Amino acid sequence: MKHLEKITFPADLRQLKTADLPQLAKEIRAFIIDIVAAKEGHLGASLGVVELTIALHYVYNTPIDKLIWDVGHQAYVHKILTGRKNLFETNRQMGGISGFPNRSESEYDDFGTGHSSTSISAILGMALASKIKGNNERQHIAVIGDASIASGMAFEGLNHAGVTDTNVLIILNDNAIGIDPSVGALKKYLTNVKKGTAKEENIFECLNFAYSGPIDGHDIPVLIAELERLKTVKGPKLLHIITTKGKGLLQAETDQVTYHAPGKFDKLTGDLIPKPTREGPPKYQDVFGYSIVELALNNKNIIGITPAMPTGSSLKYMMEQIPERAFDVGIAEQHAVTMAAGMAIEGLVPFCNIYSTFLQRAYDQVIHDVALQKLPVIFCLDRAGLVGQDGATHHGVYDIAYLRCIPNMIIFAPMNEVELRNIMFTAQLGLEGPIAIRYPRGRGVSLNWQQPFQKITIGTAVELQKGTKIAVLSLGHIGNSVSELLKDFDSSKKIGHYNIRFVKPLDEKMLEMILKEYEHIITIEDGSKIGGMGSAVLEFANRLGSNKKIKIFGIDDTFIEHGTVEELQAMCHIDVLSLKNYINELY
Ligand SMILES: Cc1ncc(C[n+]2csc(CCOP(=O)(O)OP(=O)(O)O)c2C)c(N)n1
Ligand SMILES: CC(=O)[C@@H](O)[C@H](O)COP(=O)(O)O
Ligand SMILES: [Mg+2]
Repeated sequence: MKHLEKITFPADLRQLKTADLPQLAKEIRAFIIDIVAAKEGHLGASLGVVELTIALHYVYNTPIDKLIWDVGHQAYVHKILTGRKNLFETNRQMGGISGFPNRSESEYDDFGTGHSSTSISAILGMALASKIKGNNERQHIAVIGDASIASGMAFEGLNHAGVTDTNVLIILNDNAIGIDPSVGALKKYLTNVKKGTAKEENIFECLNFAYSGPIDGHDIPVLIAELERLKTVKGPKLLHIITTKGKGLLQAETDQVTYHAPGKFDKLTGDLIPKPTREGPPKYQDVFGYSIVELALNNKNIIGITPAMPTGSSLKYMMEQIPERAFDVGIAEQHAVTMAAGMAIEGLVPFCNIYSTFLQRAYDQVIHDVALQKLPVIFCLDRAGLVGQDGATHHGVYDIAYLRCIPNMIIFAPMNEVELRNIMFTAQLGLEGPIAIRYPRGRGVSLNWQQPFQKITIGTAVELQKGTKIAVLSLGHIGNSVSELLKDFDSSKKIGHYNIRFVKPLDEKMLEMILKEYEHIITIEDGSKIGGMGSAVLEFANRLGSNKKIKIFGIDDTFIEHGTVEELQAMCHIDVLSLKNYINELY
């Protein structure tokens, strides 16, 4: 690490000779591989931009010049070169640095990212601000991937930037893959550009950008020369670079999907380190993936839709088996929702699988295109609740609050795999409006999950244990921890446990009984307290004129950073211990 050890900030990097930079690139790759192999995180994207990041900080006067990393999962090199080399081993851990650029972490992180396709709008905002303030010297750069630039929001930014005379440089980092292979007509176009077979007019030139490339994004001298040239070109510019995701680690280059975020691996061989084998329950994702195939084989109207997450959501099983009815639409959550609306109008049964956090981007489409028109779109909200190391940008903790206020919307959270399957079965039988089914990242609880489908009556909760004094009302998977905890309490049957499962419509009959019969009511959920299930229960109790004390366990009015799910649950006091302590006070 003869060069890297001398670098703390970009000013140190700028002391190196250009000829030393390829060696520095090697050292940075080894450094990232060494740490990510043990600590986990996003790998392939950062390995692909080592040379680009070095060149950018070498040529530009960061942090005076502004630099935004779209999505931000590829910013590890940037972090290492901007004062966080010694903190890098804390990446994504509780109390450690974030896996994404974060303005509160460094003056070099010009914009917080995590959700894709925001970089062009953000950098344009900064470039326009420079103009308005009369600063004509500052440079403004956004780096965006080939999958992220295909999103609607990126196009909105390009469309505007093209008619400004701002000093913006968009670097299109084209590695021909997102998490899964990139899709769509733009991907085909970019492939043609690289092969030299594209139609004569260049799409970016047509949008009024000075286009250059494609150039080799791993050739540092070429990159530096082009960036130096572009510094002198006025107006909006787009530089198209070609890189290899996972560059420098054979397995990561070969199996780019797995090595996007591979978990632990052997830093020398690159081989994945298998998780300790434990015959365990399946992941909710796989239950979704297998069940939609099972249902779709019987119901020819079923469609599967994912915006760019076929592997993460397990919709890939349907894409493999029934490709004509399963669509990866790219990073296009808004389009996914409205396309599902169109299909529902035609009598199809669309299952639109979107991570809870990413559905935030399609909020208006959920209201205006789906709910207002009472269309039976089935939203499967994956990664609901606290997701762990991805942190504040990715926790799926707002969905209940933002969906509950929408008329016509049914909201369901399965407590286990069987409930997930049964609600999917129920939903495809036909509903009069949309339903959102929210479930967490990771494993469920049932080994015997592949049971025959059974219809669930909409708006019914389940009494899991009858009690006399304290009622615990849980929503979704967290209810399993409650069940476990209640085994610790004596058999006097003071505590009742209810699986609420439908946040909307609530099981009012059951709630009325609970409010009447119990002295204390506790609600627990892995979502925001404001507007969540507990709130719904409080509102109902108020309508009923009940004066029972209702204690809400949920996530406070603050953003939750990164850590393991267990650490974060404890921090948010929605863990077993916090609940136990509270029950002990009442007992
Ligand atoms: C709005 C949104 N949808 C989905 C994702 C999940 N996601 C993270 S990275 C990624 C692929 C990005 O691909 P690309 O822009 O080509 O960058 P690369 O990983 O190839 O560097 C996706 C779909 C996200 N972060 N934000
Ligand atoms: C950067 C990004 O948004 C994705 O890579 C995300 O981290 C995937 O999350 P899962 O690992 O839960 O699929
Ligand atoms: Mg890409």
